[in-house]
Amino acid sequence: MSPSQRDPSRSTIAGAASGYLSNVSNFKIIESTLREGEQFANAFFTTEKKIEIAKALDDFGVEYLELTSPAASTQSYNDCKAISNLGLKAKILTHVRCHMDDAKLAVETGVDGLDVVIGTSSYLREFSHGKDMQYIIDTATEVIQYIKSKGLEVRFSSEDSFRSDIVDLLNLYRAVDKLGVNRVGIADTVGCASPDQVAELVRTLRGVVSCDIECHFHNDTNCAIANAYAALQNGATHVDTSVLGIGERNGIPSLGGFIARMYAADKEHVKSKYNLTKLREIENLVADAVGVSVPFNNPITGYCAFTHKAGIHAKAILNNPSTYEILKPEDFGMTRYVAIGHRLTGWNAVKNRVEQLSLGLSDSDCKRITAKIKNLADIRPLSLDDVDKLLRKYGEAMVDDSHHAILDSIDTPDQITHM
Ligand SMILES: CC(=O)SCCNC(=O)CCNC(=O)[C@H](O)C(C)(C)COP(=O)(O)OP(=O)(O)OC[C@H]1O[C@@H](n2cnc3c(N)ncnc32)[C@H](O)[C@@H]1OP(=O)(O)O
Ligand SMILES: O=C(O)CCC(=O)C(=O)O
Ligand SMILES: [Zn+2]
Repeated sequence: MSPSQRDPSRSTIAGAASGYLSNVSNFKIIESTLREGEQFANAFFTTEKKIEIAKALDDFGVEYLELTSPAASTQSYNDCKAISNLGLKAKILTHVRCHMDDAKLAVETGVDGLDVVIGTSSYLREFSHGKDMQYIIDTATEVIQYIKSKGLEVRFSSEDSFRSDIVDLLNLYRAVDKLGVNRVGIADTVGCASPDQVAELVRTLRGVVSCDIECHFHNDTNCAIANAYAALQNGATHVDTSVLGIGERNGIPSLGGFIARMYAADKEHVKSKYNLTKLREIENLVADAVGVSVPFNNPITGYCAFTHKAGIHAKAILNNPSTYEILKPEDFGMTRYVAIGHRLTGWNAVKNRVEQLSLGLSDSDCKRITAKIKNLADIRPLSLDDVDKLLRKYGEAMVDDSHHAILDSIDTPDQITHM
């Protein structure tokens, strides 16, 4: 069998099968733009904007939408009601403190489920709510039983899980699992965890509870998506995201970045569940609503996410995009671009442009023009328009054999611009 007939991913680290605990091909998204995202410094969502975002995320296909606690304000309460009444395919959750008053208010709004949370680290037990572990277990029991009695889905989560005592934590999860919660949650509230620590905690937890496991990771040290992936590989089932990663401080896994990660792991699974071409629209909607730009290096939708520049890359990409692309731009409604007006360009990329323009130049002509582009681009990069002008002039000048003279007469990029 020739190398080209072989499956190129076989026998590679990237192509290796995942472990027996892995849910990389079986996970659900809890989209928290309308909860964690509202905690982003710039965020203020009107009811209409929340509805627009909720509908867009529903169209995209996320399994859950998490909303701000109805205890936060009158409008938050009314918005929970309004979004619960939209009849979306996604299940609607609201996020509440481990307190009967909050749980009762939330149940009134018609949501499908409650995400209950309470801090378990010594920092939060001492400086936030001031309660000990026994009090937490007792209140959790009361709140969970109440929510279940109303027939709603319930998740119980420990805030700041990674700085909590592991014995306390597992006792608490064991107790709430016995009460029949749908999910337990672990939260890296301060963004301190690394993927190996996440793997260890989730694996341990997987051995202790029989319910699903949700995870929530903050991005203070830029590990949020890697941590979410490590959690799924080790038995977690649900991941919290927000559009563009907006949230408290610098937020949580971005929906788009997380989707990119999961697509790289199991493209067909991700394509079958989510309407990927909607991603750009949703990101623009949220960016606009909170007054930020989509970052230049955003996965998938960043302006250069599918731009190839260096000559070595450009040649291979033009032969087969898989050489330097793990994500197919067309799956996301995006397009690939090969930049050529710079000093890192190569003759293969220039030849490709010559062919696109049907100029019929030889390889040696392309090499000569490439050398000129490099000289000129040492002064400043050339726009595609300028490169095209140069190529066309050269092609036209071949008629009277003045093409070499034309190249020799150009010493600066400005001369082309003003041609
Ligand atoms: C890590 C996270 O992102 S968790 C989610 C964060 N989300 C929010 O905070 C939602 C928006 N918050 C709010 O609107 C308000 O903070 C409210 C309505 C929840 C509470 O407001 P207030 O009653 O004015 O209290 P305040 O915000 O000053 O302090 C928090 C209170 O909640 C208590 N508390 C904090 N966490 C929890 C918890 N998980 N479970 C139960 N009680 C808690 C604190 O002890 C404190 O109570 P206290 O007033 O008796 O001291
Ligand atoms: O409810 C949760 O699991 C997470 C709450 C939260 O936003 C956090 O801990 O950062
Ligand atoms: Zn958070």
